[in-house]
Amino acid sequence: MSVTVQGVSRRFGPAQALKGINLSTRNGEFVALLGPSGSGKTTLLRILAGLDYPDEGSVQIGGREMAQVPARSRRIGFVFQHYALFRHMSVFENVAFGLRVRPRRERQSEDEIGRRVRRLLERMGIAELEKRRPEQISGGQRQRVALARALAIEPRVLLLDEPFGALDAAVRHGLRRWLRDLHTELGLTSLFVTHDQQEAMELADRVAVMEAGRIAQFDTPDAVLDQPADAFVAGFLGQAARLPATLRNGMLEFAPLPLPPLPSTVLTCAPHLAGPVLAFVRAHEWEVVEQAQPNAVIRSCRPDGSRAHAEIGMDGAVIEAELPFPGLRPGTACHLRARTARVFPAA
Ligand SMILES: Nc1ncnc2c1ncn2[C@@H]1O[C@H](COP(=O)(O)OP(=O)(O)OP(=O)(O)O)[C@@H](O)[C@H]1O
Repeated sequence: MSVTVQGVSRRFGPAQALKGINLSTRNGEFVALLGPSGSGKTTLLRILAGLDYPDEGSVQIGGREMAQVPARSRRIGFVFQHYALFRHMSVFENVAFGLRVRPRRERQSEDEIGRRVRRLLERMGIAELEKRRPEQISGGQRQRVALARALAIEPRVLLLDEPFGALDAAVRHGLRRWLRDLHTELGLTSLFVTHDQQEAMELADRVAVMEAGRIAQFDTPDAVLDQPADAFVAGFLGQAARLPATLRNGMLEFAPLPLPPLPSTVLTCAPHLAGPVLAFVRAHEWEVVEQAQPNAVIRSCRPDGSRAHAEIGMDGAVIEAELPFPGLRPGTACHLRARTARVFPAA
């Protein structure tokens, strides 16, 4: 099912949580909502689920206006990090819950409910946990139960709010892939909130980058990284250094930092731009050149396969660089330069 959000705004007292959001997903798409704390991700998800309402604007699911449709009739499954399982119920009862609270005309017999719950638990790889209570299973297993509960109603759209936020990295990684496969297999349209850039880039077909109640950019993972729409996206994603600079006579000058200037032909920027600007250089866009006048000092260098993550000090600033060789010693003077930069108007 497609999800379309048009001009949605939501205010909580003085806080404008959403400012005229427009977002249109395709059927079967996996969309990540990525943004800093307080940017409105959860509010948008709650409005889609029917747990909250917009002050202005509309939400359509599968082309149908949702304003008058209550949460339980929207056929939306949701898994929220804090939407805990019912502690007094077994795994089986937790998953069956959504089916038992359905509107009467859609409700199934106990036999049918039993069959469906067991099928789901098997699909989730947790059939043997059926009789346990939430406190008797691991965090990863609990999230699988939460997902099974969300999927029991055969949702058209799945909403996930930091579903793996509380889990350790290894479990999180495994569940991520599993969720992606499940999404494809069930032909769902899914929207998930995450703080984790890598998670968004790995899972999503498209990423909506949110800032202060607006969507700064909605595009594929490659596009938001390589062609950021504005200075916020450029600085938020992909470990970019944010440097004040000046565009003058076809060159980008980094003063006060002693970095060599770059010709504008190697830059990504709007053609009319000139004067004071903000330049963003991603970690892998730096290079260290031997046999040149030193302008920086290696502060630390951590090998990672054939590459190295280095912290490089320059006039009190620290630049994170991903370099192709691991053999740099802390304290070594070096000549650092950017190969390219993304340039935006200074705020
Ligand atoms: N029920 C509420 N009452 C008052 N303010 C709220 C309420 N819900 C959200 N807000 C405010 O709206 C803004 C957006 O909150 P929201 O939870 O949607 O952000 P978020 O991007 O999901 O943040 P996080 O990543 O920290 O969960 C914040 O300023 C928040 O304080």
